[in-house]
Amino acid sequence: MKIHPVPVIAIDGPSASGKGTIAQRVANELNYHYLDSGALYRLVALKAMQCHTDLTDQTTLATMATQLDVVFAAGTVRLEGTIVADAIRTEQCGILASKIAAYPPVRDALLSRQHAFRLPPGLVTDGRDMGSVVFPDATLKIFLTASAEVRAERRYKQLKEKGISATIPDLLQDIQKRDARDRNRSVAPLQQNSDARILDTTSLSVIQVLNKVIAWYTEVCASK
Ligand SMILES: Nc1ncnc2c1ncn2[C@@H]1O[C@H](COP(=O)(O)OP(=O)(O)OP(=O)(O)O)[C@@H](O)[C@H]1O
Ligand SMILES: Nc1ccn([C@H]2C[C@H](O)[C@@H](COP(=O)(O)O)O2)c(=O)n1
Repeated sequence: MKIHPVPVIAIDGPSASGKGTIAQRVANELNYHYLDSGALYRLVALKAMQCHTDLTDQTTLATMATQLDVVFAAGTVRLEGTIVADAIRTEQCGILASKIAAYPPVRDALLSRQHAFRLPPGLVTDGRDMGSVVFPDATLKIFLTASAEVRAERRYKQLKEKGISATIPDLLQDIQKRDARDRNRSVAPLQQNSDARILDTTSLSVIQVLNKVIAWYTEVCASK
């Protein structure tokens, strides 16, 4: 098999496990590019909501995904020129993204967009199928997880800091429903693959998780 010259660190895991926070920090540390693949599904969901699209129409949603006018730059994301960084972060958008992510044509439509982020000197990416489907040859694959209860608490604090009201029981229910949908779909389900290292962050701080990922990557690179 031809070895791709650009290394990838793939971090997959359930909702609110800290994937985005850790992937971004690792990318900064290594000066690598960063891809938040969930944002792409959220952008399709947002566009579909804006256009009142029939959410069961897989063909239209896939066309939307192909034609999406998106720019990730300067720490923000623009859809058709408008900053939508906060709009795509709502629970409603996350739930809808999880629903449309179960459609194979939508996933296929987003594949080449994700591959385009693999640029020198390297890529750190997070999602549900980064190591299993999108970058199966990733240098390091991590399955990042935490208990659903701790994830709901982290999400609660995150929303509170943004001035968004929510309750922990409601968030826990949303997380459990989203986990079930993302794990049980027929295409590219969220799963712990045997070639991924499992990192349970339930009782770890962000810094402890970051250090562990960097240590693993250093170890993998040294063994090559
Ligand atoms: N190890 C940790 N300890 C404490 N808080 C954490 C830890 N990791 C992440 N967090 C916090 O948890 C919240 C959720 O993290 P983040 O948004 O990175 O999760 P995610 O897995 O990317 O979520 P989603 O899949 O829904 O996008 C953030 O406020 C983040 O700062
Ligand atoms: N690689 C990916 C990334 C995301 N999704 C889906 C499933 C998630 O529930 C939803 C939102 O993602 P998040 O921003 O919470 O990481 O998008 C997926 O199926 N595959």
